[in-house]
Amino acid sequence: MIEIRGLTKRYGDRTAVDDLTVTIRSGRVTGFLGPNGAGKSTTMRVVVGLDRPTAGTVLVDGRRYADLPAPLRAVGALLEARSAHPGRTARDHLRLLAATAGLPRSRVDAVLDLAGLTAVADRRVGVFSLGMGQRLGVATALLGDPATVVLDEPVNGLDPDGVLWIRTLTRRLAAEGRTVLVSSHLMSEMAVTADHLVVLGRGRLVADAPTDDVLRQAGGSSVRVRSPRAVELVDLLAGEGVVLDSPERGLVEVRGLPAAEIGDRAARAGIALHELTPVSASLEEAFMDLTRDEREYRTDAPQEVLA
Ligand SMILES: Nc1ncnc2c1ncn2[C@@H]1O[C@H](COP(=O)(O)OP(=O)(O)OP(=O)(O)O)[C@@H](O)[C@H]1O
Repeated sequence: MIEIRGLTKRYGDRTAVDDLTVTIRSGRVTGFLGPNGAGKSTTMRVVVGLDRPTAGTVLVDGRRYADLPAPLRAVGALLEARSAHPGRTARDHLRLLAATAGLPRSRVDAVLDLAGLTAVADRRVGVFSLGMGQRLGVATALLGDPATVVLDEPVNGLDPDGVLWIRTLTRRLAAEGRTVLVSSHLMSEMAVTADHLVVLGRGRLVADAPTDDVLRQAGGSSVRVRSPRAVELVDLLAGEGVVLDSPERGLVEVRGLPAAEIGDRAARAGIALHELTPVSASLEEAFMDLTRDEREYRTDAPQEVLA
């Protein structure tokens, strides 16, 4: 379990993490989401003792990282900045780390195998592809057979096979009762991998809930309606709690009314419908909705509501 209490991290006058309190529980995969610059990497660095909090505390299984008797056995991490010496082979890199941490050599073969790197274990890391480097990073994180695993963007640079490998691996680690915290920019991937989501926006907690709840709540579901009389339809459906959007001519997206109600009202008004489709929010949409006001960099133009 990772307990983050009132964590604030400032770099000069920039607040990367702002009074964050959240608990990452064991036995499930927690997806760590947030727009660029939200503070995910900073939080993860503090968890593994690479950065010191400006204020607040982070405990891993009840202890601060600095007080853990065998840190590599307690917490394994893949962080963006970590890299192996390019002139060393993957096996040598892992052996050196194992020796330094007092871990048995058998762990090296175990994690090479786990990461699918056995065949390339004696190649120099400098010639590794981005994906192989990521796999080596994950192997390194798991070297100490840690109870807590922190992976910052592990699918970055991985091909579909690698993405599936990370999904299966993180789910298995959680099923073994470990604490698994995984950050990603791929919302669709998190929707199928994570049981629980922690979402940050500008260093602050935006959501801490089961993935299913986040999907259900944020953005909610909408109904896609096509009609040759879309303009009249908008007038007909407008009202309190109803949000209408028309991304293209003849198409209306309706939030706040069920499909049956829309169909009934249209029928009563004699307006023909060519499509009436309930759409559940994707995690991508849920995420955009949650972090709409919290993004550091925005590229979205304001959407026009059909007049
Ligand atoms: N060493 C540092 N010195 C100064 N500012 C930093 C440092 N590390 C992070 N920051 C700033 O802190 C904020 C949070 O950064 P962080 O990398 O934690 O976000 P993130 O959510 O991991 O983003 P991304 O998804 O882009 O990796 C950003 O505004 C970043 O510029």
